[in-house]
Amino acid sequence: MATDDFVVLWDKRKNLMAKLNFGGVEENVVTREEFPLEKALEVLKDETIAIIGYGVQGPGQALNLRDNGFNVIVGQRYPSKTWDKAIADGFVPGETLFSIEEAAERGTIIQYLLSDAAQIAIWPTLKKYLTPGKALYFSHGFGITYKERTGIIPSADIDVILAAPKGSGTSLRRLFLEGRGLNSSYAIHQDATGRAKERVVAMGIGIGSGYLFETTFQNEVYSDLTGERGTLMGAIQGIFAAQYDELRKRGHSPSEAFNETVEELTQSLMPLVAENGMDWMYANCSTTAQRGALDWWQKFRDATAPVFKELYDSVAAGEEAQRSIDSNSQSDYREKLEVELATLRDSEMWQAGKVVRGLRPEKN
Ligand SMILES: NC(=O)c1ccc[n+]([C@@H]2O[C@H](COP(=O)([O-])OP(=O)(O)OC[C@H]3O[C@@H](n4cnc5c(N)ncnc54)[C@H](O)[C@@H]3O)[C@@H](O)[C@H]2O)c1
Ligand SMILES: CC(C)(O)[C@@H](O)C(=O)O
Ligand SMILES: [Mg+2]
Ligand SMILES: [Mg+2]
Repeated sequence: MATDDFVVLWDKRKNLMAKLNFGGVEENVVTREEFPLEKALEVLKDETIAIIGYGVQGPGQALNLRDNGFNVIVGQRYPSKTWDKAIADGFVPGETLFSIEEAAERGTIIQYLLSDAAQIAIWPTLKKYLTPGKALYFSHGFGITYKERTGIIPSADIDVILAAPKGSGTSLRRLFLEGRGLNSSYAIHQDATGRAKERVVAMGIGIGSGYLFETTFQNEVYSDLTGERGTLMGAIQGIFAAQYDELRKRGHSPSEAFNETVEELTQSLMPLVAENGMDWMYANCSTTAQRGALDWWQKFRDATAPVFKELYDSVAAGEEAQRSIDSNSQSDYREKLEVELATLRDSEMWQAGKVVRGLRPEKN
């Protein structure tokens, strides 16, 4: 065993938390070894976990917690599609499915999983039920960090905690069902009871996290907003579109342009990166590809670096938060969203993608 590994194991036994070395920087990480599910169940055995909102994160977290043996109820608007979804998932009106108000009253840990904009609208209602000793749980640092804009300012006599899965609620559930897990970050904003740490870690394990990375509410929201606008969602679509359009202008067919821009990345190369890193993926491509990639990656970094700076500045100034609040709180938000998504879906690139996806050998 390497000396570094030994330090990690020793630390784990002493601290119930591992200090792991990430490329030269040490960070605290909770693992299921130090904090197994049985311990999480023991910590939360007298708690009623009320999940407010049953959109994307709500079902993922509610179902994982329920399957893991926790006492879970759901609070949701009625009538609504997501009320019906909760029933289809086995929650029973009057027993485990309630109005938002009733669930908030019954819960001792309130998981605030409405959309970030809806959290602002419902806050005046919810706060009445946050009596001393309860815990208010978020999966995003948004409401608390941008409190001047959201008005979400909890009273000092409750715990305020965060466990934020690093991925979609859909993946959280899928990976749980596959017996795997999704990592989350966790943070404590207020520890009124002295139990905030054990409560948040137990919740993180309960929702199906594999590992829990320590953070703050502010760092969680700044990095999350940057990531989803950047390489995870916004930048990736931008760079796909730029390369696809150039290939098409130069006379390549849609299938060829799509294959060389998206399909090969998602089907062949990213799984290799996920497995063993970028250098390993490069090492498993031709020497010709290696030379080209090693020559060009810095140019792309330098071209996009100013955009990432602009993006982070906008996040830190609260401009991104304000833009989401303003657009997501409009009553026709879903209709406008559908128009924008349809523009992407109907673009030649993603129409070509639909056909290419249908031709994957396993579809046969
Ligand atoms: N979507 C994800 O996978 C994901 C991932 C990590 C963190 N988060 C965070 O988790 C939280 C929940 O996000 P989500 O994407 O699951 O939310 P969502 O947009 O899917 O909405 C959740 C629920 O809010 C309800 N809702 C919307 N407007 C309402 C209103 N005015 N009054 C009452 N209820 C209303 C909807 O009925 C729905 O059940 C957010 O803080 C988000 O940033 C989400
Ligand atoms: C799944 C994401 C993008 O990681 C999350 O941050 C979200 O807001 O949905
Ligand atoms: Mg996000
Ligand atoms: Mg995220």
